[in-house]
Amino acid sequence: MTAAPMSPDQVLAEFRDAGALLEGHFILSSGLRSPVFLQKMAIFSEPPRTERLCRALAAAIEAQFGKIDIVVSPAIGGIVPGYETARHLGARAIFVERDPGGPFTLRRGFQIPAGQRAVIVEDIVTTGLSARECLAAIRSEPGEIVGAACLIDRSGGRGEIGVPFVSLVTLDIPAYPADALPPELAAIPPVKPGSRALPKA
Ligand SMILES: O=P(O)(O)OC[C@H]1O[C@H](OP(=O)(O)OP(=O)(O)O)[C@H](O)[C@@H]1O
Ligand SMILES: O=C(O)c1cc(=O)[nH]c(=O)[nH]1
Ligand SMILES: [Mg+2]
Repeated sequence: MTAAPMSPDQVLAEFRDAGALLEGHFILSSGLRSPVFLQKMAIFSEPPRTERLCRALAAAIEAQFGKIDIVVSPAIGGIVPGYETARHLGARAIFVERDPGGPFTLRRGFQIPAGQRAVIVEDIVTTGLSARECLAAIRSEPGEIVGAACLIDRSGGRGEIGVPFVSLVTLDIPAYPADALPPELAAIPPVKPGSRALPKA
């Protein structure tokens, strides 16, 4: 596969132009709070934009990890970029999903057979928790998990997944524990955009 790489500025321009850079008070999947949310579904609702970004991600994956047979993504956010990245890699696309409130599992007959090389594809990494949970769900599969990848790593490079990791852009976006909010963030009512269930109060 040959593809021109996308610069970090080009990746961010796609998010900006799609209206995917949101400001407010957001409850993240990890429970952390942030004044910034990357609404990836604003990207994934536009196939040409998704194609450009995932073609670049596929090229970065192939450069880092070599030939890939299977892309595995955490639902819901990872499903569309996982599929589109797999299309550019000539790979199969599968996903892990949760029963409500439960851990990720491989269902629907999805497998990573012996001899196959798999990569995890995430949309956004904040703490790496979802990607680590995806890895835990597929670790016992017979095939090899060679690495992980995402469009935007907003952890400042501090997100740990447990396998080698590549992203199109690394940003360091503030995120705070709920009991340590700066006053200007505490003044805004929080919203929770993602699909992970909030912990019981
Ligand atoms: O690195 P982390 O701290 O895990 O945060 C990033 C994760 O949060 C979002 O998923 P979310 O659980 O909100 O659900 P979604 O995929 O349905 O949007 C996003 O899609 C990543 O999977
Ligand atoms: O950490 C998250 O849950 C998260 C952050 C972000 O910017 N976008 C997203 O979809 N999820
Ligand atoms: Mg997700």
